[in-house]
Amino acid sequence: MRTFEEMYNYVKDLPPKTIAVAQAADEDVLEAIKEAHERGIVKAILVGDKEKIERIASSISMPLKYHEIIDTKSNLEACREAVKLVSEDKADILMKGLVQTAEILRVVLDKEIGLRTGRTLSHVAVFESPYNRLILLTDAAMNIAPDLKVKIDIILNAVDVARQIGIDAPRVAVLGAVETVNPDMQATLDAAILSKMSERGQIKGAIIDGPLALDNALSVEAARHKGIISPVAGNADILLVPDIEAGNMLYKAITYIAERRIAGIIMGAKRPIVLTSRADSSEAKFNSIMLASLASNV
Ligand SMILES: CCCC(=O)SCCNC(=O)CCNC(=O)[C@H](O)C(C)(C)COP(=O)(O)OP(=O)(O)OC[C@H]1O[C@@H](n2cnc3c(N)ncnc32)[C@H](O)[C@@H]1OP(=O)(O)O
Repeated sequence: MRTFEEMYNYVKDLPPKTIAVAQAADEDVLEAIKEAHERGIVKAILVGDKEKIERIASSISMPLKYHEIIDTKSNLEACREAVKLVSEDKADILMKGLVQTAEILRVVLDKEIGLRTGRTLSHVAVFESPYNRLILLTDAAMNIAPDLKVKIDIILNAVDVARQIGIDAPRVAVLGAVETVNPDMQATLDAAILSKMSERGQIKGAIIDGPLALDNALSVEAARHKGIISPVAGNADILLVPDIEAGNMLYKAITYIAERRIAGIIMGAKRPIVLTSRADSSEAKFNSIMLASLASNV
């Protein structure tokens, strides 16, 4: 797939999913749900402040008769009710509404009602690139400072998503500030180990190489200019960032500077979780719902 339009052409033929939205009282969230419902992708259980949900829905001419509303009095209660709907198999997808990321993720990780599976949970973003293909970015939102073991899990979650968008053997660029190993830069040491593990078949399903700087990960020209011989350089499908700061800034640069379309979900939980920034557009939220619908196949 090269674009979100192409993703829609695939997702529209999947059976519609039920999505539980934690604090749905937000215009962009409801716009995204409205569009996803009109296009046959989901029906929703809207958890949150009922009065506000009804007021916003009316202001955007969104019929609520197709969806269920569960009234809650606080964001925490909304997160708990929405997560419970997914853990009790009453919903196929969880969506973060107008709540903080850490707040919903803490409930997702709750041992009693949460969505743990024993796997590492991580964020996978997908964006339209100027290279005529969808590219994945991970982890911009959940794991703060992943160590080597967690980075392997983060790669594997992204590989699952890559397969769903038609990339069977994704090329993973382990990003750093430079493309040579510098013992003072932990990101480059981890990148070298991940590359060797990939080369020796210890991590399967992807071709991993690094350290690569962002320019030579994505641009064949930049890689050639720097004389980098690599199976990934210039053609990366997945960008693995060293930590949440790098990932989050890259995610926001993609949307606010490059103005590219983007989607984001959490993988590794019992079900996919739509997780965008509260400030992301309704289009980004809609694209994320599509991506979560696709990722439900994993
Ligand atoms: C990209 C657009 C969207 C955004 O901009 S999002 C904004 C930036 N993101 C954030 O602010 C969230 C960053 N992450 C966090 O705040 C925290 O890591 C998070 C997710 C809230 C968890 O923190 P805490 O509640 O302090 O958890 P903790 O580290 O003490 O661990 C508690 C238990 O949970 C487990 N856990 C934590 N992260 C996990 C993971 N990724 N996968 C699987 N399990 C995980 C952890 O092992 C621990 O388990 P146990 O209780 O020891 O059994």
